[in-house]
Amino acid sequence: MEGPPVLEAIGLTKRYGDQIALHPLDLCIRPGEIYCLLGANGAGKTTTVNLFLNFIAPDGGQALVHGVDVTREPVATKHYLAYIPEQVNLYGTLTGLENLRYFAALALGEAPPRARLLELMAQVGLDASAADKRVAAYSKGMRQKIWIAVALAKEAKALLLDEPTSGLDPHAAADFTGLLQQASEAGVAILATTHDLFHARQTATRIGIMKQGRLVENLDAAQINDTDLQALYLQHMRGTE
Ligand SMILES: Nc1ncnc2c1ncn2[C@@H]1O[C@H](COP(=O)(O)OP(=O)(O)OP(=O)(O)O)[C@@H](O)[C@H]1O
Repeated sequence: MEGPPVLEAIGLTKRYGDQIALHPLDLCIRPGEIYCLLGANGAGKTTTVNLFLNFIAPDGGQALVHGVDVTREPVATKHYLAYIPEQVNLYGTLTGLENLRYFAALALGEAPPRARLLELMAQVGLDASAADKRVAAYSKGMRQKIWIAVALAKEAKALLLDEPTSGLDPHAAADFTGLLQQASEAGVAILATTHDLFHARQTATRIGIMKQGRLVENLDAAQINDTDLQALYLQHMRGTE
């Protein structure tokens, strides 16, 4: 992919007491790349995402977003980022449109007009009837779409996702993959953690495998098939349980 890195880790390290959650990590994700991070529970995937979000402070190295260090300029880097957590939090008593208006206003400093909000909803596949429905009645896939719409509204350069397909049925997962691909085509750099090898292979341009806080594979998704990816993954995980 072309362009300077949008997400870059340089010797990025995190420890909790004596335990190293992330050994020095070097990673570079450019515009339009979809990078899926695989690994067993506790491998360091969420730690990596949380360091880019500046939710936790590194013990060494740097996390850069669009060339800016997240610990030195947290407000500037937040402006470039959109984040979709595994538990997609929205206000259940508000409608989809009201949630989008609220979160887009927080990101932009002012609420976009209704017509723009409806346009954003349509872009992520939520029609006018969904827009006026309370979010308490939304599926997880629909709630994720609101956050994608927020990312579109703020013209985020990077999208970070934790376990985006967990709890989605195959149709909703495929639908969501389509949205990630659209964002990637628009030049957004995407970093997603997942346990879903099949989804990673289908969606990613690159796949990283983490093991005990280290990135042990950094693969071109086009160069590996499902069977070989599964075999490689299991080979790395063997003996770590
Ligand atoms: N707040 C914390 N305090 C202490 N240890 C932590 C903390 N957060 C994470 N860890 C440890 O850091 C390591 C990496 O955890 P992390 O959550 O990044 O793994 P993960 O790959 O995202 O796992 P999962 O697939 O279960 O989400 C684990 O050993 C975990 O126990």
